[in-house]
Amino acid sequence: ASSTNTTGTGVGVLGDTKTLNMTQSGSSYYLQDNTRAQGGIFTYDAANRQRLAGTLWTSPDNLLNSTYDGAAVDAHYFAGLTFDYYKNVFNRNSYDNKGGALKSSVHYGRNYNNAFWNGTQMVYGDGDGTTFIPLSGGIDVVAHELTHAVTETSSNLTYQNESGALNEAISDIFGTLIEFYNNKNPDYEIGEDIYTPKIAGDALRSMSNPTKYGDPDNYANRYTGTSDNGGVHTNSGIINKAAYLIAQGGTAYGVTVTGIGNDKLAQIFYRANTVYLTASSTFSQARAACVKAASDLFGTSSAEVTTVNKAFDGVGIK
Ligand SMILES: O=C(O)[C@H](CCc1ccccc1)CC1(C(=O)N[C@@H](Cc2c[nH]c3ccccc23)C(=O)O)CCCC1
Ligand SMILES: [Ca+2]
Ligand SMILES: [Ca+2]
Ligand SMILES: [Ca+2]
Ligand SMILES: [Zn+2]
Repeated sequence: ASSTNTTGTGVGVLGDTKTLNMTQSGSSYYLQDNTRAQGGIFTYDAANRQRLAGTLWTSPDNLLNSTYDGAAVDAHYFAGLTFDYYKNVFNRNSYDNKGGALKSSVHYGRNYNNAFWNGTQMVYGDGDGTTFIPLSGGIDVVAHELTHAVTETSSNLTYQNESGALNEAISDIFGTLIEFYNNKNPDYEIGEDIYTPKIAGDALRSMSNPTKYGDPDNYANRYTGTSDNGGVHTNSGIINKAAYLIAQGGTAYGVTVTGIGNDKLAQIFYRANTVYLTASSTFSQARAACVKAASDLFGTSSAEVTTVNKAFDGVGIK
């Protein structure tokens, strides 16, 4: 039987209702969105195993409102929204700018307290219900994972030490920018919607104040050990803080920065990631890349270039 594009309704991890692009074939409905990337957007059920991708999400109807459905609803919806952001803001056609298929698997493993991009697809655990609830419920998490794919097909920053922390920060930055694009309780924290359901007001990381969760906000305080690929999720705080200062302004270590807003932050970091950064870029080279990008976009003696220089001064990166 031929399959036709249709829409469905789903209830997400946090109980919110959203419209889904699906396909229907015979008496089954699938989480396959043919309306965006030429390659399609697909969501799979890993059925609490660690074998990927699992089974394409199949339903006897187009109403996904069970608790088990929630993780798939959000993975599918937020992947589509992230596609829309990159297409509408940067005219980027999927993660690879070639309309490549976007695949996500949910219910990965048992009580799996994490999520990841494995070079081919996005993968989301359910969490154990204490540390995490299903991680695809966080738009900043989904956009973070998809941005790893964008970075891999752009600068391809090596996932260790300073280039790895840059890779991480770019995912946190665009995870946050896409959370603002969705405009539902946007903030500069990471993972707040799916982290510690019993504790309000906390998050995995903070871009506005990385030290709140023990991450550095200055190069002088960077982690130089070997865990977590040389602290990629820790030293990202230094770049995250610079990005926050660029967008919102503030004073850091005696340096006062005038904010230029999220849209210009987005333009600067996207151009840096797609034009100037390379796999081995260091923090210092990232400053130069952002200054060059800002100069290209706004002029060498623009207020935007001054803001970029001041922000990197504020986090101690020369
Ligand atoms: O994409 C990433 O950078 C993270 C991918 C981590 C991973 C890598 C390779 C194999 C498995 C898992 C996943 C996220 C992350 O930042 N993870 C951190 C924090 C974290 C989540 N769950 C944890 C459990 C234990 C320790 C740390 C964590 C990490 O893995 O460090 C990104 C947004 C939220 C989850
Ligand atoms: Ca939020
Ligand atoms: Ca957030
Ligand atoms: Ca919490
Ligand atoms: Zn990451």
